[in-house]
Amino acid sequence: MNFQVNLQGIIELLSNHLYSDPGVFVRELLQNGVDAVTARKRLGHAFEEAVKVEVFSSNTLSFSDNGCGLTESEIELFLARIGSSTKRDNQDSSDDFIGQFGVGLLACFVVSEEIVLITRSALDSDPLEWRGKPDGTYTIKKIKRQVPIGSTVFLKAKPGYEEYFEFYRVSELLEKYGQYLPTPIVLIEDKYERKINVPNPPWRLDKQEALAFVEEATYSKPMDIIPLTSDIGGVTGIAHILPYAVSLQDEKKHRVYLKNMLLSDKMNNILPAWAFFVNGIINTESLRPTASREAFQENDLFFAVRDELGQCIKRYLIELSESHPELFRKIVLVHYASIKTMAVEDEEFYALFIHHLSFETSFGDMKMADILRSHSSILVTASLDEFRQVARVAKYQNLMVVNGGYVNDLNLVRNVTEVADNVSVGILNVLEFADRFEELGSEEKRDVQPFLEHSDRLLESYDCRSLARWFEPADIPVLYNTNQEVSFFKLMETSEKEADPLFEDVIHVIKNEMYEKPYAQLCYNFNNPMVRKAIDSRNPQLWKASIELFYTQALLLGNHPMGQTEMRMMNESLLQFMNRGLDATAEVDQ
Ligand SMILES: Nc1ncnc2c1ncn2[C@@H]1O[C@H](COP(=O)(O)OP(=O)(O)OP(=O)(O)O)[C@@H](O)[C@H]1O
Repeated sequence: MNFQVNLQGIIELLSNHLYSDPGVFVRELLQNGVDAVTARKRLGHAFEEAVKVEVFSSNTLSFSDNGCGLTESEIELFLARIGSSTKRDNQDSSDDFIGQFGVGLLACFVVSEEIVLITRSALDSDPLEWRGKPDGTYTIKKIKRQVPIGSTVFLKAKPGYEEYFEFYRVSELLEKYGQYLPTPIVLIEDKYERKINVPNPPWRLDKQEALAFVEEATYSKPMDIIPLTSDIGGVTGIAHILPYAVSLQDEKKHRVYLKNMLLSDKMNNILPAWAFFVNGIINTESLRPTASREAFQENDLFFAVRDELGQCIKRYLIELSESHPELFRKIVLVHYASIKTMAVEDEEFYALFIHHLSFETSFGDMKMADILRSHSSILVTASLDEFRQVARVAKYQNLMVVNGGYVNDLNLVRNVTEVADNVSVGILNVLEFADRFEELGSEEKRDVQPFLEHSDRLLESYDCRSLARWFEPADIPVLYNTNQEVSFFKLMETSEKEADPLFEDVIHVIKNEMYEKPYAQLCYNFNNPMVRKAIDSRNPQLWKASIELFYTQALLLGNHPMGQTEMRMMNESLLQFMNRGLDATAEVDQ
């Protein structure tokens, strides 16, 4: 038993649903003409190959080639049999042809109700006429008039598809698909003839010509041209570096040709995903297309070609970073955000770019190469807030602190040990930051102890503990450090107070059983004269006002949020000092 086939349904399916655009019939007919010319050359015939396309006034078109033509039995075997092809069945020659599947001709039924083919085989002198319809019926007859060797296909527009039969549209489609084909193509209307071919495809141009070509085609000057070659898959091409930033999510649109005929101008996967900053124009001799001819079959060969093209781009970038560092720097600047995202995901890409990427550090914005040159120990903060708290002071301690608060930066910095020797990277715990400063002598410690205890008592309700150290710069009296853990704990405490009894219990359990209470840290600078004066005053009233003012000033300087109580605290302590100052002046005046 055999499957029963609804021929009309199959033809409709293939012709109307396989292709994305009705205009692809031009590509399929061009390809058949060029393949027929190739087949005739293989017979050893000497002839001047040509494809002629003629537009007639009655919404009719003809495509002629002087290729091998078809005998009656070939028509029966290949033309009238869907899915059968001279190009695939003849395995040893399949590499020379663009077609393969034996369905291409069906694209004509999208725009026409009938295909008429007049042909004379290079092997037979009888000219034949074949008429095929989308319902699967066809006729073949011998014709009397003499025709040259080759084939001509006639199509008449279906209602609604007339535009595809107009001169300008056909010209546009021929150019799009066939301008780089080696076989000369002419478009004719009445006495007017237009040559379609362009002598040099972009992948054969030198760098300057390619730059000018891309600029004209895209209306923007690319940053540079990268030559692409892969022996596997017989690929040559160019990748032009986009002069504007693109998102990794943007659809990639590489223009891909198969044996010089356009396959797709929207192919997204012929280059590796990390090559988002280039658009490729690529020709391949031997990758195999899918039946719709709008993509390639994703087989081992395809992936090998993609890897090889990726290598071309990487090699170019490595060379460029040495030969034209200025241009390389510009490329990194324009594609900065995406380069960082990609570097997190792709090891090779990371190694290629990390040294050239800039980061915000305690010494200002610096390239990773300079960071590594100047420091062998790097600290990275987990958030922007933490970086702001410590950056200035860190610089004075000659500590290289990198802001890991921007997307990807923490990961990028952390992984630098993979590509650089003799460097250590640590995540900075801001609550332990002050521990790095010089300790006080034992006598100084004893002197300062009562003041610190006073400070702890005053700031207990703000979840803050005090300590004193020597550190630079001397003009900073105190350093306040906190992190998300402290804020989270504070939030739990407030929620506990405000929650209903059941929820209060839940928070209580979480708070007390899961966490050891974290404290923010207020570090007094023993280098600062004001701090020393305040400690030495040994006056509890003055201590209170000074501690409250140091604390609120530190919050302000570190861009920390200030609640109502902190604001009140600052006002009261300020007023107290003003009062004291004014009283003292009055005493002097008396
Ligand atoms: N202009 C032509 N000259 C000679 N033979 C032709 C011509 N057009 C079509 N044929 C024959 O008809 C067969 C079917 O053509 P069709 O375009 O449907 O498929 P194909 O070109 O073989 O493969 P594909 O589906 O990949 O395009 C071809 O294999 C070829 O033998």
